Amino acid sequence: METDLQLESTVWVGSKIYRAVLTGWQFNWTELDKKNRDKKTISVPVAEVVGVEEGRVEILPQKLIDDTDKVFTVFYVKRSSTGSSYGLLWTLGRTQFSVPSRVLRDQWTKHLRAALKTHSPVRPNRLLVFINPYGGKKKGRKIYHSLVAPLFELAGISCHVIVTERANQARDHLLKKDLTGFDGVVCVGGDGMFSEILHGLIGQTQQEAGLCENDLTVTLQPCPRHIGIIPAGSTDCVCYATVGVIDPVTSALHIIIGDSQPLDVCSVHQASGLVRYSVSLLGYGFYGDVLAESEKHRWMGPLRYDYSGTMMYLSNRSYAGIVQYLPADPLLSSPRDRTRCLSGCSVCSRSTERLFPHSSDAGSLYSSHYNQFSSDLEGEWVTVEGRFRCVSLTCMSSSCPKSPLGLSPSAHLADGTGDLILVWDTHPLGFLKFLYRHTSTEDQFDLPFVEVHRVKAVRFSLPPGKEEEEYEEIGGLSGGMDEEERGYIETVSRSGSQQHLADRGPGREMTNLQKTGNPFLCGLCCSKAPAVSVWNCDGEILPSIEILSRVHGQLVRLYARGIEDGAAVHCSEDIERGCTLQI
Ligand SMILES: CCCCCCCCCCCCC/C=C/[C@@H](O)[C@H](CO)NC(=O)CCCCCCCCCCCCCCC
Ligand SMILES: Nc1ncnc2c1ncn2[C@@H]1O[C@H](COP(=O)(O)OP(=O)(O)OP(=O)(O)O)[C@@H](O)[C@H]1O
Ligand SMILES: [Ca+2]
Repeated sequence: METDLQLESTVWVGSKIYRAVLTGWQFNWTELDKKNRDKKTISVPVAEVVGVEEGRVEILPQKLIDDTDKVFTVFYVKRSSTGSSYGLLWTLGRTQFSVPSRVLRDQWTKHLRAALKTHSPVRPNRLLVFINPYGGKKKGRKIYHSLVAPLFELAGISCHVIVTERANQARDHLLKKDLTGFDGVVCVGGDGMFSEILHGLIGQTQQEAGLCENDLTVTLQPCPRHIGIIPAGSTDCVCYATVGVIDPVTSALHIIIGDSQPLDVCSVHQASGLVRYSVSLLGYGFYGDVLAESEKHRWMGPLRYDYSGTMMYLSNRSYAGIVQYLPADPLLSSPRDRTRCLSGCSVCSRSTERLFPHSSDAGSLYSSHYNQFSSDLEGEWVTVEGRFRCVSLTCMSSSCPKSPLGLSPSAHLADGTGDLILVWDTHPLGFLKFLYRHTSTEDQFDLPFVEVHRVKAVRFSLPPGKEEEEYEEIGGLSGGMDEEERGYIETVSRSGSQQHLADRGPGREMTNLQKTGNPFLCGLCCSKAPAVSVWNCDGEILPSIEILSRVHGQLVRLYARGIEDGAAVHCSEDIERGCTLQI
């Protein structure tokens, strides 16, 4: 039987006989027994077919073609559970079909390719690829050329590949060069490389739209080009939180089939204008200190975060601050509702309608007219003041291998809000409990010194006088100094000497600061700690402390679909069937 997008015939897979059917959006083949009765059906959505080739074809590790003229090979997405992470691993499924004639083989390849074109209009044809050769374990080039490029070639995607030679090259390229003809931009690297692409694409889109990024009140234009992430970094938090696994082949397959996951982005401003954008972590206090400390130990590789985390934990810091936030509508969702943002999330879908009320579909989001000035900053601000272990804002769960459910397990990727986590100063064991709960399913917000709020914007400022201080006295792990020692403890003006005053006393032992020049280590040996921390903005230290951050709902789109919940799937069956998940 043959119509425009439908075809049905007998086929052989190996020595077994099947009835293969293409019904526009689904391709399936059913094993027949000797009496022509149906046995098992394998079903693949056309949207998840990667490519169709004449003959017997192998792709990975390298392409091998045996052009048998009555055979065609179909490549498609196949799923398996990872065991360790929440999401599902995708691999390239491959089935070789034999048919009675070459004419029928040609009909099958023609129809399958036509179905692919009709049902997958969102697939990329041309991509701009940036490889950071120094990211993570420095395997970016190898990962791309051995695992990803052959898949793109199979899918007929043409790529312009740039191996970067310096930091910010990818960002600058996107800001300066004409991107016409490219459907998306792919980064091969870690969160830092993703951040470059994010800044380049957002900046380029606002330039083209004539919008001023420095103006906090402006509604930014969503980026028309998708971002693909091939994970090859030390921390691949954005990939993990949007795909559920860190696996280059899985990510390449999401790119090929043109999956689309909108993502909220925070813009971070200081008085003079935009500082940076953030998606995963805007953190003051502990996470800022960990990052600042880790920069000095880059040679340790990814382990530097564990080392610095331990050092900063032992330093026992807390910081004074004033946090103001604009709560999101509590009727829409809550950071304590114990739900998770999974593939096809209904909270995010409803947000699309709320954020883009005049668009009937995602494609028209970019051509619709916006109110240039947003009403998102209107509402009742709440103010809290005190000492905090950390103040963190995240637009998404920020799940990562260190914390499989993330900083805020019920946060949403694309709901136009962020979660503000306030950890008040507390006993060291309490803070350890808070940190430790990130590694399990125990609720890290169910602690008396922790608050979480779903917000649209956050402002952070220092209490009057604090902006003048660099160091202050702490009780901490090294408390209990006598009066004589206290005499040496003063605060130092930010504009004054960087030297720790306790180091100036006569006949005093060398402190860690003197030995290492590192003010962060002082908390281990004496009662001095910096009065202020720094902001960690997706792995970059911000130049300012007093900031205002605002969430821009669905500002960018990734080639991803959110986390497919392995627990909701009968995996063995799905591995065989390679079918879409019903969550
Ligand atoms: C007791 C075990 C506690 C484990 C606690 C794990 C919490 C992990 C939360 C990770 C959140 C990552 C958010 C994503 C941030 C990225 O945009 C950014 C750029 O890649 N990464 C970092 O800034 C890198 C930030 C890395 C932060 C790592 C913190 C490690 C803490 C270790 C504390 C050990 C205490 C031991 C006491 C004896
Ligand atoms: N050719 C290059 N040389 C040096 N730095 C580069 C180059 N290309 C990109 N970078 C920078 O390297 C930084 C880290 O890259 P990436 O995120 O890919 O790896 P990573 O190992 O996960 O990073 P991090 O160590 O910061 O977690 C990025 O901020 C990026 O700007
Ligand atoms: Ca969000």
